[in-house]
Amino acid sequence: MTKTHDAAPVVAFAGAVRTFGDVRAVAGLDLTIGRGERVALLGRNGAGKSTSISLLLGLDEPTAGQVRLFRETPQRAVRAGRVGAMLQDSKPVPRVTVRELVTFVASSYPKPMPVDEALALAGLTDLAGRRVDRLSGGQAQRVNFAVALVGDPDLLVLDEPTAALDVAARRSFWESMHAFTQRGKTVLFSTHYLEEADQNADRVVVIDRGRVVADGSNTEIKQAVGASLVSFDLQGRPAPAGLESLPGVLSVAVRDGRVLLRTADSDATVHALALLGPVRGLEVTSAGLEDAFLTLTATPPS
Ligand SMILES: Nc1ncnc2c1ncn2[C@@H]1O[C@H](COP(=O)(O)OP(=O)(O)OP(=O)(O)O)[C@@H](O)[C@H]1O
Repeated sequence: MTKTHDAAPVVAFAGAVRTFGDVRAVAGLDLTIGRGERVALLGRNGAGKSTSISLLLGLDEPTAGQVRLFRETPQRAVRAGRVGAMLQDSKPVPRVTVRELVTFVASSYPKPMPVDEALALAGLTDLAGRRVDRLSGGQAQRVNFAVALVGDPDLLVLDEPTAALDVAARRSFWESMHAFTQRGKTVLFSTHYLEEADQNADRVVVIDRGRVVADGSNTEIKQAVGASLVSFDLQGRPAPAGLESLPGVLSVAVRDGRVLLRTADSDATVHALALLGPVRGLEVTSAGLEDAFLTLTATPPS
């Protein structure tokens, strides 16, 4: 399911590795993103999302492999104003107003959009005169968004943009993002929120342990994991042998003491499972993106 885009990729990771001592935060990442794609980078805590984004923005260098933006080094692409970014933990600048900050940032780009347009896109028109250090969390995040987009970049990179936002702020954030992407911009955002990936991206790249474990449209991701997920508790015991060959079963994984069976025929799987012995905490769910994510990032049984 890996996608390639021959014409001038916006983003190209080729065998990118970043290690920190013994930790392989990025462990051979191959990923190509073409123009106009809206890509969600989905992964659990510590999967390697932020490290990949640091490599992408040239804030960090790969230990091995290569990262290119528009066929150039990330540093060159960033200096040329082709990339806007919104990172985690951005600290507000004291005392300046929203408009002053966005105007200042705009002045550092070769071809910025008009400041009023950036403020409007980020939903900040009514807050333009407010000091940035006196805003709510959701409002401050919108300022970060305005800062990321005022340079009118070709690529927008957002690292967990809605972490710490409440539901209403999250919704309004995504509305702003859609208004920006309607201009044909490429967007890469990382998230833990599976629903957000589903709703706001056309392509979902699931990463785990620093590698791509699934890459496709939301529909493809769901199809890849089959129609249903049957799961049950192990209660400290090893997984029974032969689960792979139960009727309907497409794959078997174990996570947090539970067995996850991806199955094309949940009725047949459950029936056969019951014949193996008592089954505790049985659950059958339809395959949403969440199931896909859990299955794809679960530890295979040894
Ligand atoms: N500067 C660093 N020094 C040592 N280890 C690091 C460093 N940065 C990241 N790591 C480790 O690399 C792995 C990947 O971390 P990373 O922050 O990229 O994951 P993530 O997917 O962004 O996680 P989260 O969703 O929690 O933000 C983790 O095991 C993390 O502890």
